[in-house]
Amino acid sequence: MTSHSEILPALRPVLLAPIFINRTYLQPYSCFILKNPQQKVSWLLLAYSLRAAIESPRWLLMVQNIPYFVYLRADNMPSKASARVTTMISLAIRRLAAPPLPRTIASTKRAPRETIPATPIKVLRTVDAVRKWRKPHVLDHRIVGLVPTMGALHEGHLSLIRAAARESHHVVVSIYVNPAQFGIKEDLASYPVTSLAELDRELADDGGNLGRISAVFAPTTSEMYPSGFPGQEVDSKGSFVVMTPVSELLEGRTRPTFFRGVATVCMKLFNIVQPEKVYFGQKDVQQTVVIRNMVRDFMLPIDVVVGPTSREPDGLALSSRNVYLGKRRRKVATVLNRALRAAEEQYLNGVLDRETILKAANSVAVDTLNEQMALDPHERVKYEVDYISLADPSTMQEVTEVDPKAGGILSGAVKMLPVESPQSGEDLGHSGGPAVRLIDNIVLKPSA
Ligand SMILES: Nc1ncnc2c1ncn2[C@@H]1O[C@H](COP(=O)(O)OP(=O)(O)OP(=O)(O)O)[C@@H](O)[C@H]1O
Ligand SMILES: CC(C)(CO)[C@@H](O)C(=O)[O-]
Ligand code: BAL
Repeated sequence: MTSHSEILPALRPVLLAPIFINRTYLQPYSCFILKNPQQKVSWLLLAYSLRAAIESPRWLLMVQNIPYFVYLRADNMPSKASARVTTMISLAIRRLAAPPLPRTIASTKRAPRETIPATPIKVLRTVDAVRKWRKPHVLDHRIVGLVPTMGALHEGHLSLIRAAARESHHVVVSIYVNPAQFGIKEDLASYPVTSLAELDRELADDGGNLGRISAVFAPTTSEMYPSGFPGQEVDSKGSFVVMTPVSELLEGRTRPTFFRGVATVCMKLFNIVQPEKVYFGQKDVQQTVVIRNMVRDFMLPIDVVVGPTSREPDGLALSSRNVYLGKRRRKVATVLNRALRAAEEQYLNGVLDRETILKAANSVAVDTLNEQMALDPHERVKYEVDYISLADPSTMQEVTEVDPKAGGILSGAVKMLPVESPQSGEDLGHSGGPAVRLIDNIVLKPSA
């Protein structure tokens, strides 16, 4: 055992050593663990202490109360602790791969910061706070991944955050319910917001990740619209990013200001956070096309990553809107996915012609509605099909035949109407079960 004053100067170079020896960065037998034998601190706590210490620009100050460091082989550890400890150390080592922060930044006094309860995730509420947080990571060549959300987190969002954590040193999750993308009569007020603490713990324990959620950006509307919120009407005046013709198609027909709102707020988020990578879900396929076009046409130095659609076991695409369905409508809500899958089956069987492919989807939608209409009003569910589309994957324009080299996108939207004759005590879903508009899509992969 050695006193901390002797070992501290040596700790950083020694921890850096495995990075140069092995590009996987993880050499379990090279792990250093802090140990305080007098206080019998747990292995996990010790690993957390080490990680917190070396992640901090002021790590020397943070470890000053720990009296001893002991060098241990990881295979000497109790097996249960070993995996988690090794993971944490490996993350710490990866972070050391970048050059140390310049002295001026390292010695900057920090103001007390808001965090997500029980996590180290910072909550940043202003553009200025994000810029201050971002600056050292630019100098430090750290990859920042942004996951824009509206906060009602479900497994779909979590899968995007996981993907971001694999590829980015710092994940920023933005939580902003953007009023500009909701029409005046849409369901903005009832958007729920949930916590990230559990996911943070999971990411911390997974050695496959490059980073974790470093910050949540949760701005106010006055912060996002410094000249004042321009309004939600089609002819509202203000600074907008307009992506035509893609934003006029499909979803844009029913929601004429939707993609203008999405593109505008995403441009703002990209400019504020300056991510290297941004993560969007396949569930909102037209949104991904709008974002890809925007990045390309405005020369934004950003990689757009699209994560697959997360689904319930019966195929229903996860959506924050599903909580409004209630039990009766939830069962029938799979109709859209079933219809799209029937159409996909045609394509997988070699059919390329639009009429035949879409006929399969429309039959499922019509047959299901007929079955429902045969039931009593207190049992049945009614819905309206807004559209079922077969489109080109890069433009979302309808196609008369799938080009097997390009593939296609089957997409649709259905409006689940409020239930008739609700029974006493019936689960109608949140907010009394308003009409719920659901969307879904399937990618027809190129086959030639
Ligand atoms: N089921 C899903 N699978 C993968 N990604 C998803 C899924 N649902 C949403 N996302 C993605 O999460 C990001 C944030 O979406 P958002 O916060 O609007 O959630 P949402 O569930 O799509 O809400 P809603 O369905 O009410 O529009 C978007 O990129 C969206 O495409
Ligand atoms: C991308 C987004 C967060 C922009 O407000 C929103 O459209 C969404 O949640 O998909
Ligand atoms: N997931 C897209 C957000 C919206 O429907 O407004």
